[in-house]
Amino acid sequence: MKKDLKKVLVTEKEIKSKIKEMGEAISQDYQGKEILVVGILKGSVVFMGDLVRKIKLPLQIDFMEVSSYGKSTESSGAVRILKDLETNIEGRNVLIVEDIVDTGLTLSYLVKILKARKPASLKICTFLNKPSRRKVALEADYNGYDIPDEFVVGYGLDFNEKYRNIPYVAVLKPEAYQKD
Ligand SMILES: O=P(O)(O)OC[C@H]1O[C@H](OP(=O)(O)OP(=O)(O)O)[C@H](O)[C@@H]1O
Ligand code: HPA
Ligand SMILES: [Mg+2]
Repeated sequence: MKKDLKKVLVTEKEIKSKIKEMGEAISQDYQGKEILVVGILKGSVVFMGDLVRKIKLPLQIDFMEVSSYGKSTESSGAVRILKDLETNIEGRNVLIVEDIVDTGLTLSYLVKILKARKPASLKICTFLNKPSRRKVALEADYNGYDIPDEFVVGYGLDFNEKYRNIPYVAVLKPEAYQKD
């Protein structure tokens, strides 16, 4: 394990079996339908790449980018759209894919914006969830793992743009973000 990391929370093996399970649940629930998978950049890309290959449905992908954390481990609370969708989602079955729901501020903002565009359905799929940190009520329809209130990195998740390529999820040592 890298020196900046305190402990591993979700191993590569656990990730693999969870993604298979989540892909199967989604394929089952949307049987006979087509979906638009919307990844929220950048954290979701690793999870989304693995997940779409386990979904046995006709699907398209698109991305949005919003940002609230920047260089901090605390949400600024102000969510900004940095990149919008290229797809018109009216009448589409939209599945938002996130790496983590923490305070819930990012997703509650996104859900509000996307609902106004009148999709046929709108669901949320997240790999990680920190229920103890919620500032707004928000529950994902598909949820990989509930984790404690610790800042995690890896499997797409960053601190200050680093650690996204670690193939497992780990807790960052506080020294690592205090020095940055
Ligand atoms: O529930 P919340 O408290 O809003 O936190 C969750 C959001 O924060 C992170 O994104 P970030 O702004 O760090 O962008 P990134 O995906 O590019 O790292 C993460 O990827 C989620 O999108
Ligand atoms: O624990 C986290 N790690 C990385 N990015 C995040 N964005 C919200 N919570 C986290
Ligand atoms: Mg981030």
